Amino acid sequence: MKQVIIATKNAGKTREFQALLGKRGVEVKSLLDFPDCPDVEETGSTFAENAILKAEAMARYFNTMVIADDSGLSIDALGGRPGVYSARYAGEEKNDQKNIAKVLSELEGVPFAKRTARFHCALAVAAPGRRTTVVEGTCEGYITEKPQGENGFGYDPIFYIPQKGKTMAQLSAEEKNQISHRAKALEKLDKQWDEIINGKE
Ligand SMILES: O=c1nc[nH]c2c1ncn2[C@H]1C[C@H](O)[C@@H](COP(=O)(O)OP(=O)(O)OP(=O)(O)O)O1
Ligand SMILES: [Mg+2]
Repeated sequence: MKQVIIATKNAGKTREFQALLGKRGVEVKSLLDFPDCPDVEETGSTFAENAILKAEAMARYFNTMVIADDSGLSIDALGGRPGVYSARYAGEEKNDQKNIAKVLSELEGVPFAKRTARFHCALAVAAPGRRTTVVEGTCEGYITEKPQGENGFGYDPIFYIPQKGKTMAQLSAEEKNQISHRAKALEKLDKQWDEIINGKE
């Protein structure tokens, strides 16, 4: 089976890539399989820039093709925050519960209709000696008033999807993988999948 390294230390993302790429006949390794690999600073101002930074640094480190995911939540009533700062919104320790609590307190008093938000996912594919490619996907929803559901990761418990009548964390992994920003970004790689995996230009 073909293998791909996803340049992430996030266990939730890793699980989703294993399912999403497993369907495509690709086995996923993540940086959790390589505990000694360095951290890459996310200094970009967009998801795409950060995905490129992570993918290119890890393609150099491993001297092979890697895919990086930079993603996050953009809330209209907060001017697009937490955005690229989603992971560390409530502090360097990257705590999902604290991030959720901070968002909910900032949205206190904002009525449901004005709690519109979207998840973004930028995927960068980098390999030594090749042009890096980037694709992006989004998923629209509303921020709830309290967390609901146990599945998924990150901000899933407060992200309500009207078409499903549920939060992202109340969806099964399969359901999330049909509609998520990550799934939509990956679909845009489908046409190039063969050349990505086989390293052809
Ligand atoms: O499907 C999702 N469902 C809920 N929350 C999500 C999702 N996708 C991204 N998120 C949140 C989690 C984290 O707060 C931030 C990602 O930050 P981001 O820098 O891309 O990832 P990270 O630091 O956890 O791992 P890494 O950089 O090693 O890939 O957005
Ligand atoms: Mg990160």
